[in-house]
Amino acid sequence: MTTPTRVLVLNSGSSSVKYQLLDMKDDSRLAQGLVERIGEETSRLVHTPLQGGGGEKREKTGPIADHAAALKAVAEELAADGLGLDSPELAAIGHRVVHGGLRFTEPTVVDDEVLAEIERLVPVAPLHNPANLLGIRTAMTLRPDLPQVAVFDTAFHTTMPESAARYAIDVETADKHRIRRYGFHGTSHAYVSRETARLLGKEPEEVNVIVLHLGNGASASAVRGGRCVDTSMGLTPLEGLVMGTRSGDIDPAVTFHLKRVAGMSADEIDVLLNKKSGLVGLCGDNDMREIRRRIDEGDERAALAFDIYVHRLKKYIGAYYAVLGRVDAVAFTAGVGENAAPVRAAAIAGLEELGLAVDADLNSVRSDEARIISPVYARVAVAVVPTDEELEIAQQSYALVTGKVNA
Ligand SMILES: Nc1ncnc2c1ncn2[C@@H]1O[C@H](COP(=O)(O)OP(=O)(O)O)[C@@H](O)[C@H]1O
Ligand SMILES: CC(=O)OP(=O)(O)O
Ligand SMILES: [Mg+2]
Repeated sequence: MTTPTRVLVLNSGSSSVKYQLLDMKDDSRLAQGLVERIGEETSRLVHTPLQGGGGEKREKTGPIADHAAALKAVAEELAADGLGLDSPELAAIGHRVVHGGLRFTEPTVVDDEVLAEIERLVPVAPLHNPANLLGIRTAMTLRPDLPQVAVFDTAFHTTMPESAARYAIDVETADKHRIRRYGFHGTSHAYVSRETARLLGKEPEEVNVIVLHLGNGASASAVRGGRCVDTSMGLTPLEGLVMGTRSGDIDPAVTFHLKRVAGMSADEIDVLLNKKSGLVGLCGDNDMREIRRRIDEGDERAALAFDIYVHRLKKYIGAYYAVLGRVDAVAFTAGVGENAAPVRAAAIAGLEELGLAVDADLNSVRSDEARIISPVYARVAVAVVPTDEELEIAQQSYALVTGKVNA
């Protein structure tokens, strides 16, 4: 009998599922894909076979009602490539779970009790944990015999000191309701900070890195010697940087004001700040490509949205520089961080006194490889380091179920 060496990774977002099937013998990808606009009439599944040189990308559109239906559609695509979920070569299914609270500091094999705890955390990750739960439950019905591993976004941040994790509010109230900074995107911050050390030819223990994860959701973290010491997201993924649809930092009194003066309910304010704010609230678009296109056409609202986004980013770079004291690298990652050269240039502009600079030619290079974009004379490296949450989740899941890092 062959030992199973494959891991299916599911990254369920509020309206999408990204997935990858990996073989841990060599960390190779056998297939990957995405289901988006789940719950709408125009759901879309894009599946790319990758084994043996890869095959044609397949695309399907049509209504996919929920995450359970999405996963079943994914299972069919995999089966069509001879990679079905019934394969004896599958060792585990790894799931990204956004909120793990204080309890989950490590990858965890899911059982009923773990499911109940993830469910209890829904109020503090309302966009994410319900989708994660549905993904896990569906995977369990498809392969009840297989370990389902939850890898938590919050886990990497549990090393933060109390001084960074606690809000300055009444201690009893905070403790009773478990109100504190948890931080998210931890799998990405962990992976990228390690890869940045590797890019510098150093061990993670030797370097201090500011990681800027700029996707649709966005967060910054300060990583000292491989351990997170501060991060910009808080109790929920709403705090911190300006995001695609989320406000990031605002005066908390804005919420009382909206309730008392504008007559909005808590749910309405939640939707406003999580879904109708950030870049989309500022200029109607949440995609940085579209915003750059509008700026090139002279659109002032888009230009202001860009400036607000970059201003917040620059503030966090300064703040985490101060928190760390000494910085070896600033690493840009995720959709915006990896692709939007103007964001990187603008966020670093004017920070020469801090030893930070971006070389315009290096910054304009397009590549999937980790690379340094600061000039050789700069004291601090500025880097673009593509994140790979799926590989990290697969490795952690495989290590947990087999006790081995690689097959
Ligand atoms: N070529 C590009 N130039 C500028 N921004 C881009 C580019 N490609 C992707 N993005 C940005 O990346 C975002 C998605 O990032 P991603 O990390 O995939 O997000 P998430 O995982 O949160 O869905 C898009 O909304 C868009 O703003
Ligand atoms: C936690 C979070 O914000 O995740 P995402 O960027 O996938 O929305
Ligand atoms: Mg992401």
